[in-house]
Amino acid sequence: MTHADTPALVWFRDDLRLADNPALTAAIESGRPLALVYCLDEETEGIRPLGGAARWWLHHSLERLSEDLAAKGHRLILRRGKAAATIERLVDELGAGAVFWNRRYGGAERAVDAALKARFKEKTVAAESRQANLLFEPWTVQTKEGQSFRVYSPFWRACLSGSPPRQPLPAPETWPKAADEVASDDLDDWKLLPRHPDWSGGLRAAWTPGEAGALQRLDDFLENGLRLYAAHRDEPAIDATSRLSPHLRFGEISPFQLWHAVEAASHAASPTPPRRSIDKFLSELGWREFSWHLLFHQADLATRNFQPRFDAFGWQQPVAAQLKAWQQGSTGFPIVDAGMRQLWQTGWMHNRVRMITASFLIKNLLIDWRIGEAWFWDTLVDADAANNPAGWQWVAGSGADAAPYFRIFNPIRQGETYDSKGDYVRAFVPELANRSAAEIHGKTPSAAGDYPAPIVDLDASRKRALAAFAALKNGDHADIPSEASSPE
Ligand SMILES: Cc1cc2nc3c(=O)[nH]c(=O)nc-3n(C[C@H](O)[C@H](O)[C@H](O)COP(=O)(O)OP(=O)(O)OC[C@H]3O[C@@H](n4cnc5c(N)ncnc54)[C@H](O)[C@@H]3O)c2cc1C
Repeated sequence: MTHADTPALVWFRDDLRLADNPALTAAIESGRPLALVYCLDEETEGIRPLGGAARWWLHHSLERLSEDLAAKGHRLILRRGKAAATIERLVDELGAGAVFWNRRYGGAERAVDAALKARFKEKTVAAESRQANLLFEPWTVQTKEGQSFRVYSPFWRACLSGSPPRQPLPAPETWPKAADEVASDDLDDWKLLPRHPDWSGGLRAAWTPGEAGALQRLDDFLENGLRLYAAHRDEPAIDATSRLSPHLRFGEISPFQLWHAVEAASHAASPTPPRRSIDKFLSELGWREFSWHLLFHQADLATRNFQPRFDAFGWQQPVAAQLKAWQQGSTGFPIVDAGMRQLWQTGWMHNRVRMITASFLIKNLLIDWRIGEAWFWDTLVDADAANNPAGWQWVAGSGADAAPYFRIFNPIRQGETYDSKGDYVRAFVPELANRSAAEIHGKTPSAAGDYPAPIVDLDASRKRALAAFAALKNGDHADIPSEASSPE
């Protein structure tokens, strides 16, 4: 066997797809026998272990990817352990001469990849990486002064000022022979699915993980959602957003595919979606790019305030009953409760409601944003290492280009404005299913039947938050009352 006949190993990570997978395409084009691996790394320091909902998603996504590869005559090797050692060992076992992967952008992940590249260089194993999961790699977007961006609008303008994102690659049509078989873990042994109890019924009903599910959802969105996007994307009762976030999170579809599919829709059959819907959607993909830009430049975004002055903020020790009421959706504020129950049942929450529920925790309960971020991390199927902390820090005001501290969402007014008919609340809060919109979003939320009374007084908690944030601004943390009084 010559060196060129040794296997090529493709290491799948957050790119569980065959189409627009440059690492896979490059490995196939190398003409070598092919081996394919996914490594579950819950041990490398700094790589954040997945939360429960994301583990559920990963199990099903790997199942689908294995089936798709089997249909091409290939097997997905599953290995578990510290990625650097595990992948190196596998390369040795296979006698692989080349390794291909798509780039990752988290700090610990990049350190693993860089160390492996160096190691393979010593061993004269070719290691090649490709751009696949971000449209604009963080180091390619800089201010005029050569710095990273801290504000979204100029960041996105800078992205758009260059060449448009490349066209997506098709799924490979011709496949080389498979490398000799090596051992693989059994997916079930990873125990990614919840068992005792199995809480995943709502997730199963709501989602189809995998590349085919992602493409189906994109088609649905192009047909039904995109034309409504600009006008209705803030209304949680209307299906106007793509719900592609978990598919993007696991790389079952790429941002390049989305970009070009949405652009192509502007030339498509009638009714053509309005241009402002297309631009708005692309700009939301831009927020994803921005979050990853931030994470690339601050790897500990999930634990450290982007603005250091927030380190001195006087968060309250959470009152256990209040935190639990928030998590379970029993705060007595219908839009907050609907959102938290949507999250628990389906593993997903509408963006507008993510902002409302996060603001409620941070500002009305004065609970540290990191506690809310961790809850979302565990319960979201799209829990994303960049978008989640960036979203939480945005709401807290501690983030880059964040909401000003004095912006405190009023959950009653938010409900009236964005769920004016009450349909969203009725869908997730059965206790209010027979109430009119006026009763649901009335000034005094209804504490009737089984539905709980409000856990805080909105005015008092708002004043307390304003005092706390103003104290931070003035560098004075002395006079923050310890508890917002709640009406009895
Ligand atoms: C507190 C908080 C936490 C969040 N946590 C996450 C998270 O863990 N994972 C996650 O993917 N998004 C997160 N977001 C962003 C946003 O809420 C979701 O991306 C969006 O709701 C997903 O629904 P969609 O796919 O229908 O979005 P669409 O409106 O259809 O947007 C398309 C894609 O653009 C990206 N996107 C849209 N809005 C944003 C945004 N505000 N910031 C960054 N990217 C965006 C997503 O990848 C999304 O799938 C969070 C936002 C907040 C306020």
